[in-house]
Amino acid sequence: MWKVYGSQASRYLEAVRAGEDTDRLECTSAVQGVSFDVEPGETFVVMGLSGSGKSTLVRCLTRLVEPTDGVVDIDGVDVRAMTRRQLSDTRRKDWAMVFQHFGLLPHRRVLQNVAYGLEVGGVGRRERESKAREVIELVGLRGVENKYPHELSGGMKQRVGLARALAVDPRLLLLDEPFSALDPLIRTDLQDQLLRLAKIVKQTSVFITHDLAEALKVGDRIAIMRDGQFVQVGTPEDIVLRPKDDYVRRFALDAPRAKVVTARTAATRATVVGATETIDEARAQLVAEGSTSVVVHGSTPFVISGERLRHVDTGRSLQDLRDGQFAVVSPDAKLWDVMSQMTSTGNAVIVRDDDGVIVGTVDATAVVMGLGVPTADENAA
Ligand SMILES: Nc1ncnc2c1ncn2[C@@H]1O[C@H](COP(=O)(O)OP(=O)(O)OP(=O)(O)O)[C@@H](O)[C@H]1O
Repeated sequence: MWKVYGSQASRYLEAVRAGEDTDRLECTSAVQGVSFDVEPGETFVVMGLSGSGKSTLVRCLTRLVEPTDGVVDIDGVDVRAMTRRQLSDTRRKDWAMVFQHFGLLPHRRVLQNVAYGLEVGGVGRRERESKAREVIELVGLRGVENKYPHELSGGMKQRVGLARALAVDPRLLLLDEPFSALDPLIRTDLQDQLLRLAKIVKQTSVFITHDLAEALKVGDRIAIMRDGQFVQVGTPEDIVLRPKDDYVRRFALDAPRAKVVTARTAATRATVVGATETIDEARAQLVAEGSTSVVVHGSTPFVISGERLRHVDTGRSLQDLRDGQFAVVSPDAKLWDVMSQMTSTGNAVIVRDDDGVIVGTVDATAVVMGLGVPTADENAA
């Protein structure tokens, strides 16, 4: 997609395509050949500094700004081919937008603000108020249904904005810096709320922000935008661990790695044995696989280090070697949560997926590596 502002926009685009000089044309090229897909249920974040073109890009999706060129396909419908009528119907029923400055109707109470989209869509009073109450509950606003916007704090106003958007069960939710005007604590609170909602509602969203920490927290995938182009598109881990160039690397340096890196990435492969196997069998398997520890599988799995296994008396059973508690986490758990489990058990953590497959273990060394903390050798160098 392209969006060029200025009366000579088409000329500008032709010149770009012909490889000609564009200096003499008075245009601003806000979005330059950006292309991306958003999966159903995904939160896709567009992150960039002021002026990078994120607002223009997102407005082009619903034609609040008309793209200069390109294709927008939402749910298999060619948005650029829609008539004005189809566009306004779809904007009302299928797409919702949350802005930084709330945009609430000042003379309507919270309940009526939240029900507004349904009212415009012709939904009867009883039905729309019942739906509005449901969403108000969902965003944690029960009790303020009858208040007016001026009686609410900024954080509450934005919850109302979110509730109003969600009330229409939008197929696509667009959020343009929704939390940027809020205090840090309230902002964190609303990010948590959004994450919780995203899980419950499985909402497909495009979220704009200039804050990488926010992008890493709420995004399933993130596009880093600069000068109207995507520099990199990837998961939070891709951005932090595999930045594509120095621009992304500079942002990623300050990223809270413990809240981004997953147990799946940090895990060390372990040899998995059944609880009925003998110590000799477990040892042989450990050596054959070249791992450093063994996970004894079962309803309460546990870890034995390779070092210990090598030195124990073969006459004992594997069960005798259980030493303490072992937490089990999902591969998607962040190191932050893994560390908290390690602290409470004092042991390595077992990483097991939803199908019961052991992915590996995370011990203190794996955490340090995952956090990218330089080793003593690296420090000395
Ligand atoms: N209506 C307009 N007419 C002309 N130029 C515009 C218009 N809107 C935006 N621009 C320009 O397009 C470029 C991208 O602006 P845009 O607002 O999309 O960026 P942004 O990343 O959303 O920035 P911000 O976070 O400050 O809103 C900027 O150079 C801006 O000055």
